[in-house]
Amino acid sequence: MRRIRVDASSRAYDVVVGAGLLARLGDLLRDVVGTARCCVVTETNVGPLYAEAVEVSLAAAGLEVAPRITFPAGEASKTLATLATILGGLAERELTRDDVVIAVGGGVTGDMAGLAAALYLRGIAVVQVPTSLLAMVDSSVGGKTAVDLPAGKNLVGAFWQPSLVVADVETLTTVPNELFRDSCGEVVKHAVLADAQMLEELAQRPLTSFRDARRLEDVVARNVAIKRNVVSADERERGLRQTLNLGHTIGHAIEAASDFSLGHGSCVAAGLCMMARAAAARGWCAHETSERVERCVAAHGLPTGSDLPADVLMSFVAHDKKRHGDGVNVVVPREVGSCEVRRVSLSELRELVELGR
Ligand SMILES: NC(=O)c1ccc[n+]([C@@H]2O[C@H](COP(=O)([O-])OP(=O)(O)OC[C@H]3O[C@@H](n4cnc5c(N)ncnc54)[C@H](O)[C@@H]3O)[C@@H](O)[C@H]2O)c1
Ligand SMILES: O=C(O)C(=O)C[C@@H](O)[C@H](O)[C@H](O)COP(=O)(O)O
Ligand SMILES: [Zn+2]
Repeated sequence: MRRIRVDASSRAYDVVVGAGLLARLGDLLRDVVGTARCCVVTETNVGPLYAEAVEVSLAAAGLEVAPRITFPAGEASKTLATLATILGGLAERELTRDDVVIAVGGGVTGDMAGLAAALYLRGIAVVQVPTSLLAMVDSSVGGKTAVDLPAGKNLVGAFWQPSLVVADVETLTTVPNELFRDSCGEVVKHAVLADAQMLEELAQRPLTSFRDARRLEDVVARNVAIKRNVVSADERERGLRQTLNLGHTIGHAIEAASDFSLGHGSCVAAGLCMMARAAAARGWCAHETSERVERCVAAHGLPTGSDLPADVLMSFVAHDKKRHGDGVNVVVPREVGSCEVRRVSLSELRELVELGR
């Protein structure tokens, strides 16, 4: 079991990574929240698999468990309407400011339950129990919570740090191959941002082909440490944290333009390759850098680009949260393991999209 301390400016908390942790969740949580009442928020795929184990563990540790809240699985549920249902559920259960939301699921659950916790009674504690690889390496850490609007991804949200994150890698055994592959997009992103050695290891032994528990524990811990280093230095995305958006300016546009039929990690992978190729074409990084990125993405069977017309992508890019007037901050690789933020105009970004094809 590994414990990684995140020291965000609004809250410090542990991310605990290991195998068989669901059974220990109650004890881990009691140390953090005392005698709070807990309410599991989950979705229709993950709930039947893991919610009961979580609740049994909480009850065994002497914590009171409220009836769980379950919403339909998938990105299509990441809406204001589902958020309202979750908030109504918390009120119906009479949760108080001393109580805790337990988010059990992938990134969609974590983002929505986290936002509900941020809003309900102006903020109650949330514990993240991520069950997808993407949620373990990325979304459960750092406190970004959100729902989508028809205009684009994550357009309504809040920064709301969890009180604890418990990533039990044994839950990954039930993740279908295609969903596991999708999650790898964010792992490759972290490698390009901060760990050149990990990128080479991933390219040679893709996670999609070598998925044993010990390796997954190691990969999750390394990724959490990368993200921790960034969000501890810049919780509110004033500067350094923008680099975690590598691949997302184009990736989010692909995701929204394809009506969420492609997973988030796959869209990030495509956006990452497109931005790396464009950066190489501009001379901001070596061609060898973009080739190494693309090789690793392709080794995982993830898309290395998108055929969507530049006009369509640009209509969604307008909603990027890194936009300032006519400019957008884009994240580009300098070399593998090091990226930078560059302010470009919207018309220059359109050129980058074309160059990245
Ligand atoms: N807040 C952040 O910092 C952050 C970071 C990255 C991504 N995100 C968001 O996360 C979302 C993507 O996360 P995701 O890929 O986990 O999506 P998800 O929550 O929809 O999970 C993907 C699929 O896997 C299933 N699943 C999850 N765990 C499972 C398990 N253990 N066994 C079987 N099936 C399981 C889910 O039911 C779903 O069908 C996007 O909405 C994205 O915007 C947020
Ligand atoms: O934690 C961050 O910061 C990230 O940007 C991580 C991303 O992988 C994640 O998809 C995030 O939700 C995107 O944020 P957004 O602010 O662009 O919606
Ligand atoms: Zn992402």
